[in-house]
Amino acid sequence: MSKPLIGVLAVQGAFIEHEHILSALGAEVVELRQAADVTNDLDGIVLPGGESSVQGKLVRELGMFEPLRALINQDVPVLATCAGMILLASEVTQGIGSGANSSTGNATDNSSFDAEPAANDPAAPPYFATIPMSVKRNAYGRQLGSFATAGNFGDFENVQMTFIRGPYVESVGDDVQVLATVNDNIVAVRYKNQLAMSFHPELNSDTRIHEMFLSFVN
Ligand SMILES: NC(=O)CC[C@H](N)C(=O)O
Repeated sequence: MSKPLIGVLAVQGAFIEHEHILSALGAEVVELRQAADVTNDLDGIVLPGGESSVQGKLVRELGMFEPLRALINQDVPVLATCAGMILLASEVTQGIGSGANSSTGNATDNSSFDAEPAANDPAAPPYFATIPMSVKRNAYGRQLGSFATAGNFGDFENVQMTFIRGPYVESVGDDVQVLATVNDNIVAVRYKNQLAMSFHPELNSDTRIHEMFLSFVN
């Protein structure tokens, strides 16, 4: 079988780390930077972490929004991490530390992982809205937003989970499978062809989640 071709959205955020893991696992990787990169040849799509409102805006401006949504709706497998999970949610709410009145915090400089969508911005959430779920951005606040833990992810035990100003899932619709929770909050789901999580599996050496994603790819 030829190598699966995985398109990694590469407009902003932590995309390189996904590319390294997928290449090491035997996939061919193409960076999605413009509309022409989004083709029917893609066997899978990765939506990386970063800043969801910047990504959402760029994806529209670069003409990738409709073709990407079409592929997702055609059941092309998707791996979405953190900001990527926000892009897939049918509803997005703002958590602690979001918004004009929020505290700015100073614990870490994770500015590329956090910004506020402008009111009435046509690029504001929801974005692809291909998973029926409500996701809360910056759900852990700015000061406590970055932490690491370990837990179960579906059948996988002891999965390292690195959170960087991550969201969590407040509620899920029918047929959305919950794969992981941390402190009773949902942090990973599967819905049909889409795997989405609040944390960053690409920042740890454990490749089980990427292997699971590749197992969805024909
Ligand atoms: N690590 C991340 O991807 C952070 C997500 C970011 N805080 C957002 O709301 O888009």
